[in-house]
Amino acid sequence: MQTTLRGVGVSHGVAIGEVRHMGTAVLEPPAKQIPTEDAGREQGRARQAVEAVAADLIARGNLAGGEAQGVLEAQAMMAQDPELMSDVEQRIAAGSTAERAVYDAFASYRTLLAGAGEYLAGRVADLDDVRNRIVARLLGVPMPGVPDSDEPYVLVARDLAPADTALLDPTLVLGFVTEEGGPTSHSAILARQLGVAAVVALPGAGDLAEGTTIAVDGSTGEVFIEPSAEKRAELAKEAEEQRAALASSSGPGATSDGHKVPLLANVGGPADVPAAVEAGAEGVGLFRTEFLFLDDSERAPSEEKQVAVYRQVLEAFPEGRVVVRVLDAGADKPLDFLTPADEPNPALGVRGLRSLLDHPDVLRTQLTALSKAAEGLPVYLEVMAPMVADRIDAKAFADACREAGLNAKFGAMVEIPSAALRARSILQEVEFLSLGTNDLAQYTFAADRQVGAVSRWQDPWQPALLDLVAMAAESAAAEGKSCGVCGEAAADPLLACVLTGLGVTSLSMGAASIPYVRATLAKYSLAQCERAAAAARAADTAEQARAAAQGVLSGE
Ligand SMILES: C=C(OP(=O)(O)O)C(=O)O
Ligand SMILES: [Mg+2]
Repeated sequence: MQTTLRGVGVSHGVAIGEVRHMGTAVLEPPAKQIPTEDAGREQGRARQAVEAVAADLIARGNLAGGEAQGVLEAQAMMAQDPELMSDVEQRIAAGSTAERAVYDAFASYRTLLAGAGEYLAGRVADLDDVRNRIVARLLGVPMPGVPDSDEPYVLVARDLAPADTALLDPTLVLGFVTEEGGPTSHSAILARQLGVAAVVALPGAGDLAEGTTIAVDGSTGEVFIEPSAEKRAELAKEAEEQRAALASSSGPGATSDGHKVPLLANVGGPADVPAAVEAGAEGVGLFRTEFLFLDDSERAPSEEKQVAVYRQVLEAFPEGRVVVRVLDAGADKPLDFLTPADEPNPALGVRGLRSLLDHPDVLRTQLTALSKAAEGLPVYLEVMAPMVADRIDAKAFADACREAGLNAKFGAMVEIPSAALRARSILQEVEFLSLGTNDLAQYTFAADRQVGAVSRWQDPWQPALLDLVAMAAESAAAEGKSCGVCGEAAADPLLACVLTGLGVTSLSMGAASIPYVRATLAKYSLAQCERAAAAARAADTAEQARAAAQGVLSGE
């Protein structure tokens, strides 16, 4: 019998192999009291374990190199965090054993991190891994980690920690499946880096029996348990076709009849640039500058620091287009110095452009830094504001750009339904639109992006979302201006064709998705994309829209 589970596909490709579970058992040391005179010795043991684990993480980082090294070094810093250490020592002074004190101190820090917005919540798996390592060391038991196997396997875990994934042997690990995590989790990032198929947020992943054969489709998010011979052959054929198409796809994005759709990369900073260049990105369609601000929640980075970081990204795309989004703080990315602490519903509160208009100095510094960073470079700089609701917002942003003397195009993100409905009015103030389909879905369906229970409305195939995309794209065309997509919708190769058919003029996505989108787009003409778009919009549900577009494009 074949059963299919569905999660979120985050790294393309197909993996067929036996399940091996990650050894991630949470080690919970017993809570017992120690005599006061033992406290000093226990504190010494805790410090020694922390130092040893940090040294081990750094050594693993040196071995792994690349992006993984940075992640492991960040974990070593977490282990040595002075506040965390002082919490551990206080708990020991109050009678805890070293291992229990570490366990409890990390638990309280974990709660803080989990509630601190999407980006920081994504680091919880890293923190848990550091805790497991220190506790295992103190208890004298083996470190949690990658299973021992000489045969290739599909790695299954609750979530993967970078310390383990960094040392995975890609010739042995065919793919990843995790029960938790999302597209921004380390499991997803590292799977893409290793080039193996991955599905995250798969309910029931933990129950897959060791040794069961599964087939993982990293594009659709499907996991087939004990797939039949036919299914395996079908998936293997699809994977082979995909590999061939990818290998032969290069150059600028275009439909089969030459309608150009620039394929751009979403980046969070200079570290993401090499992958974007390697994937053949024609520029950057979304530079999420808030990552630069997340390092310090108390104050904005200095103008000099901003200039240096922006320049590194701008330099990487000579003659290319780089679209920088000004700081998008609030809701899932709160910053103490900008975000009101007492909002009952932060997603509907002072976030994005609203925060910046309340703190014009922060906006001014950012725009000045961008202006300086671009000086003398042949790059086409475009700057856009998140969370623009109406023409008043668009004008306020354009005025701020002009006042800062910015020599760039000014644009507005379409993330709020009002901006799509009144796109023509907004376009009287700015020169381009960029659809943030992640937030546009959140606000169209009144479904918080961070709440798993309402995640079905985050599906970008929802016909209502497609209607809003069409509305924005048609308005831009009527005004002779461009309208790109930089939300996750652009990374789905089939949906990318539909978006093109709706009139979108560029697509921006995580670098790893670019070859897939390029290869798929090149298979269909603009007229086919338009027919697929019309069929998708005529559907009533996301599933029907996907099937209808697929039907049109496969010539059914
Ligand atoms: C691109 C978007 O912005 P972010 O995901 O950073 O909110 C979006 O909302 O689609
Ligand atoms: Mg957004």
